[in-house]
Amino acid sequence: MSAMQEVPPVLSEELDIVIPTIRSLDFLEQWRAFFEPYHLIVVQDGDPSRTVGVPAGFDYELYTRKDIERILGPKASCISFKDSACRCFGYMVSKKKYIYTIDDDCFVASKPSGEKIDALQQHIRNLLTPSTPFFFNTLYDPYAQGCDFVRGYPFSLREGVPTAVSHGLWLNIPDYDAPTQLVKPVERNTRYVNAVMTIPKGTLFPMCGMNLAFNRELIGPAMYFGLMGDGQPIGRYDDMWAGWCVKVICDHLSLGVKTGLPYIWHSKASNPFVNLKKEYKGIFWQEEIIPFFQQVKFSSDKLTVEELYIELAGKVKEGLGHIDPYFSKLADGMVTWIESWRQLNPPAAEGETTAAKGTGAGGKLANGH
Ligand SMILES: O=c1ccn([C@@H]2O[C@H](COP(=O)(O)OP(=O)(O)O[C@H]3OC[C@H](O)[C@H](O)[C@H]3O)[C@@H](O)[C@H]2O)c(=O)[nH]1
Ligand SMILES: [Mn+2]
Repeated sequence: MSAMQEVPPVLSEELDIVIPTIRSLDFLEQWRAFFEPYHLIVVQDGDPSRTVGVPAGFDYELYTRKDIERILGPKASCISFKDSACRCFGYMVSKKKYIYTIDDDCFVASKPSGEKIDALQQHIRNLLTPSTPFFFNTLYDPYAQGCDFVRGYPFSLREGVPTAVSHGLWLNIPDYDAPTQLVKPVERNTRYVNAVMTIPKGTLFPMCGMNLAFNRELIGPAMYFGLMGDGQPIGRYDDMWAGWCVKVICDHLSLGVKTGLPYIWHSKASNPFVNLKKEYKGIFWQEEIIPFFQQVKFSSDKLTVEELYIELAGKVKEGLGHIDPYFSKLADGMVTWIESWRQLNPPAAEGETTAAKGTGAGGKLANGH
């Protein structure tokens, strides 16, 4: 899409919306105008016998833990249970080029002008325009309407690189960690920053899965949200882990990661005490994890994301295994994830991995996969 194009295309045949839920999907009513043209992949966490209603009119497929175990068999061990990390199963079963994932407590936000924000449209714009990881444009997104490269920006770099990830932000409840939430229980994010930026090559970032879009064909196999929640010593680091793995692979492949617009309205503050229990090992482990990712170097003969991810799993086992046996388990989970990805996405496969397709009018659940 050229920078000049006003409205990005509706990619209803090329994009799936993945929603993890342990609550309800009532929030979709507010998104209907923006989401109804798209196919939803709902990953129902928690009790598989619970019926989660999908508002009428939405085209969807829904997977419970039982479905995941039926589809993946023993490899289902790599998909987390009782953590939003379960959402990555939706990335695996999708057959589309793009994924947008959103939490069930995220609603339509408004610009300062009062205009409702079509978050999906902005993500599509972000994904269809290039990124600039090698040289920072001080006027932010040069491909945005009414913007360009500033003086001194090398012309040899103005073509940019393909964008793999579009990381959106949140008004109202910010995605703070538990300690910050505890000391700032009433702080709300009211700042609407009208900018999209490419995260520079060589710089890591804390990827939040609440309002996130990515090019599944470019980076899908690296979007594993790890082993979190039930039976694991850590939680709420699912998206962080994925973000660190994705960024080092994007840097190696010269793919771009953008952050900024669009905003969604995050409505629920999860319990900071519960969050602290889930996060606390991550809070000190990450002081070793980050330097590990900062020094990751891939062998030059690895060209596909799947190969790079398997190589990274080996590095995780070697480089982080001393911290806690969990990291060896996580490294194994990373390999199982790729094996599962290959099982559901064989290179020559035609057609779709089908669940029972819901129509939203009381559509069937995914038991006909
Ligand atoms: O066991 C669970 C817990 C939650 N979910 C679903 O995941 C989404 C996020 O849940 P929630 O809104 O309660 O968590 P937050 O603290 O706001 O989320 C942040 O931290 C955790 C994740 O990384 C999340 O993306 C972050 O934004 C929501 O749809 C729940 O229904 C679940 O499936 N299983
Ligand atoms: Mn939330």
